[in-house]
Amino acid sequence: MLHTIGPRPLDCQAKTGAGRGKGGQVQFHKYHGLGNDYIVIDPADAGEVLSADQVRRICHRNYGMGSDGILFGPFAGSRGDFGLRIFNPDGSEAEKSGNGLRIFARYLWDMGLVDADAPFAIDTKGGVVHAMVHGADGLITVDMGTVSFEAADIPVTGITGEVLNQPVCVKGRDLVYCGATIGNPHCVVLCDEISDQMALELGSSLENDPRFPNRTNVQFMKVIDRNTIAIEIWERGAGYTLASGSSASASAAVARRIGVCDQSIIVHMPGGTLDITVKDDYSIRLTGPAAKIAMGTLSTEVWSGTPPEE
Ligand SMILES: N[C@H](CCC[C@H](N)C(=O)O)C(=O)O
Repeated sequence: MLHTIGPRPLDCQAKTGAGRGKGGQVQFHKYHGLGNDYIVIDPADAGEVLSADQVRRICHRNYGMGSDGILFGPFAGSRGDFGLRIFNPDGSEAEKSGNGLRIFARYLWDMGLVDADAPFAIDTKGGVVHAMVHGADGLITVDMGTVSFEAADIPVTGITGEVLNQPVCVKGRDLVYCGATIGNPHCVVLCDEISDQMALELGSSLENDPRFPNRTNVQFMKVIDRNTIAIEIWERGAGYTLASGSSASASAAVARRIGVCDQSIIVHMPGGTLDITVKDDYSIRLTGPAAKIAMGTLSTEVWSGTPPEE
């Protein structure tokens, strides 16, 4: 399906710079990448960086706007064209987000800050990445960086060297996993069959397993053929999500590393598919859509009242 993004929306005019200090209201723009939704908040509008409590309140599905995370940017990047900070709905900060980066690229295009078919850099906690909005079909390509399987990089404790085909027992289930990082940590469980139930039942235990000092994102991966995999996802700091770009990147890199897939891999997720290319050095290029949901003003009441249960 063509994802035509059409003419730049009229509602995306230049920022007014009305920060939270002026009337206490904050503008937001909400998008999703294959059902993995994010709220974009511009620092020029919000003033200071959001606290973990404020992130939790905004992302809460009942007491707030509801979101799988917050994209706080653009900053004047110290290493790239646009600085970006990525927050999970539990208030923790993530090094990278593949769906988040496509959404942020789309937001920058909507705001007239980048042109179609012109690559630009985004500076994240997990390193500088390069993105481009395709004018013809509205898809977005992100060069996500290079995957490492080294225990010290992920990190994973108790192992030296690459984390490949390692045993782990979770709730009495003997599993085999590979570890990977693309700036954020991933635990890719190798499965003959996958289900959302598996992610919901085992995801949190793996996310918080002590062998992952920084916690981890979790994928349950089924290899379909040498160019196709399917994953179910449990995200660090977010729980079950319908899609995850960094999870797709890590899973595809693992499939390539253990020799069961070639370089071009279609990754199926409950929310849709991403095209992943795993290069010889395990650098990753992903391409997929980003769709706009809404824009508006957050009420100041989001910042007060009874905090949502963590
Ligand atoms: N929860 C992830 C960040 C978001 C990843 C996901 N939404 C994506 O699209 O890559 C983490 O703490 O590393």
